[in-house]
Amino acid sequence: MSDNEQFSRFRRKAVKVEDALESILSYIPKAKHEQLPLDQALGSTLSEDVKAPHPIPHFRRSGYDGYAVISQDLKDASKERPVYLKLVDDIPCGEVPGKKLESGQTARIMTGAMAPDESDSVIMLEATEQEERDDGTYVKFTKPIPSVKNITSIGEETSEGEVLLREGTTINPGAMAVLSSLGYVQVPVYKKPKIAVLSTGTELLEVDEPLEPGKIRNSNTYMLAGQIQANGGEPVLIGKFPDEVGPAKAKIQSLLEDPEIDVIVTTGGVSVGDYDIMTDIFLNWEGKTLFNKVQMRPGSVTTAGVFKDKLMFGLSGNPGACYVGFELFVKPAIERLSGREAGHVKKTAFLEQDYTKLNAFPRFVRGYFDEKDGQLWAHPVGLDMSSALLSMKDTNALIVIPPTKTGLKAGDQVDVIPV
Ligand SMILES: Nc1nc2c(c(=O)[nH]1)N[C@H]1C(S)=C(S)[C@@H](COP(=O)(O)OP(=O)(O)OC[C@H]3O[C@@H](n4cnc5c(N)ncnc54)[C@H](O)[C@@H]3O)O[C@H]1N2
Ligand code: MOO
Ligand SMILES: [Mg+2]
Repeated sequence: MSDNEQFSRFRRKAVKVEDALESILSYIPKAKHEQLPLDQALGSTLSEDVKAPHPIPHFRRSGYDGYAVISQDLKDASKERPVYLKLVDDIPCGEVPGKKLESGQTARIMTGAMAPDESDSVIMLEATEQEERDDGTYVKFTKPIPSVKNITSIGEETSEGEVLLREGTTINPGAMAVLSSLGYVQVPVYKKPKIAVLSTGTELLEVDEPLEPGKIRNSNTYMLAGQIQANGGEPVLIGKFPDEVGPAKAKIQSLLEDPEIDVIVTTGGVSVGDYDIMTDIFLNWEGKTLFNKVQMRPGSVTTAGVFKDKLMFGLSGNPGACYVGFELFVKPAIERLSGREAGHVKKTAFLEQDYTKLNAFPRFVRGYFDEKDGQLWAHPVGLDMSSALLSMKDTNALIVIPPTKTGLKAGDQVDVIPV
C-alpha cells in the first residue's frame, strides 16, 4: 500500500489537533542561517548569541553639560565661601580631553563627552558661573558635589563578553540599537521561511475585478499573506487557480521542487465536493499525506503533507476555517523554521458570555481577550461559522471551546490562543 492509500475522500480519520501539530513539526528541517544587512534585520530571529566585544560605555562619559571636577576640591564650597577653579580645557562630544586635570582646575564638558581621567564628577552648567580674570577664566562653585556623580563609568551598562542578545531572540527596535552600537553591519539571523500561497477556486475574482453573480474576490490569499508576514515568514503569492486538477497540480509540483520555497499553503478544495481538487492532489501526489481531517471546528478538513523536506498545507477555502488552520498549524511551522519556539501558547481566561453551540470537536472561536481587574476575559466576535469573513479583523485570540453536552456559561474558564 502506498503511503497515501490509507486516506480516502469521504471516510476521513480525524486526528487530534495536538497530534496533527506534532506530526507537522517532526518534518520540519533545521532552520537556515543567513547574514542580513542591519537595516533589514528588524523582526528576524537571531541565529547566534550576541556578546559585547567591548564594555558599554567604553569611556567615562559625562551625563550633563557642565564642568568636570575633582570633587575633593569642592568639599568646603558654599554660597558664602564659593570655590573658584581655573578653567583649563573644553571637551565637546567626540573629543579626547586635551589636558590632565590637576587640583584647583576644571574642564568645561558636554553631555556624552569623555571625562578627564582625574575628574570624578560633573557639575551642571546651571549651578555655576564663569568669571574672567587677568590670568584666565575661573568657574565659581557654591556647593560641594559627592564623588562619582554625573559620570557614567566604563562598563556601567555591560562589561566585555557579556551575552546581550540570545540566539532565538526576535530582533526588536531595542535590539537594533544594541546591534548597531556593537558594530554589526551584518546580522546573523535565521532565514525567513518563504511560504508560497496558492488559492484555488473557479469562483475567484482578482481584487480589482467587478463582482459578478456567483463569484467572489480572492480574499484568502491576502489574509494568508498578512498572517505569514505577521509571523515572520515571507509570503510568495502564486495567485489563484481554477478548480481543475491539471494546472494547479503542475504549479504545485514546480513549487515542491523549487529550492527557494520552504512551505506551500493552498486554500480551497480540500473537502469532499466534486471540484475539491486539493483533495485529489493530496490523494495522488508523490508526497506523503499526514492527515486530511482534524478534530476541530472550523477547519476540520485541514490537510497537510510532506514532500522531501517540504510541508504542504491544504487549508479550507472557507475564510474562517482558512484563518484558524493557519494559526494552528502553519504559524508553528513558520516559528520552527525561523528558529523560534513553536507551538500553541495558551492563556487562561474567563468566558464573557454564554457559548451554547454544541460540537463533537473542540471549537476555536475567533474573538479577543482583554484584561479587567487583573483577570483575562474572552469575548467571541461576530459570526463564527466557517464561511464568515468579517470576524477575523476583530480577532486577537482563538477561544478554545471544548466539546461539551451543555455548552459553556459566562464566567467559565477557557483557554485562549493569542494570534
Ligand atoms: N458534503 C460536505 N460538504 C462540506 C463538508 C463536508 O464534510 N461534507 N465540509 C464543509 C466544511 S467543514 C468546510 S470548511 C468546507 C471546506 O471547503 P473547501 O476547503 O473544499 O473549499 P471550497 O469548496 O473551495 O470553498 C469553500 C468556500 O470558501 C470560499 N473560498 C474559497 N477560496 C477562497 C478565497 N481564496 N477567498 C475567499 N473565499 C474563498 C468559496 O467560494 C466557498 O464559498 O466545505 C464544507 N462542505
Ligand atoms: O472544516 Mo469546516 O471549517 O469545519 O467548517
Ligand atoms: Mg469544497
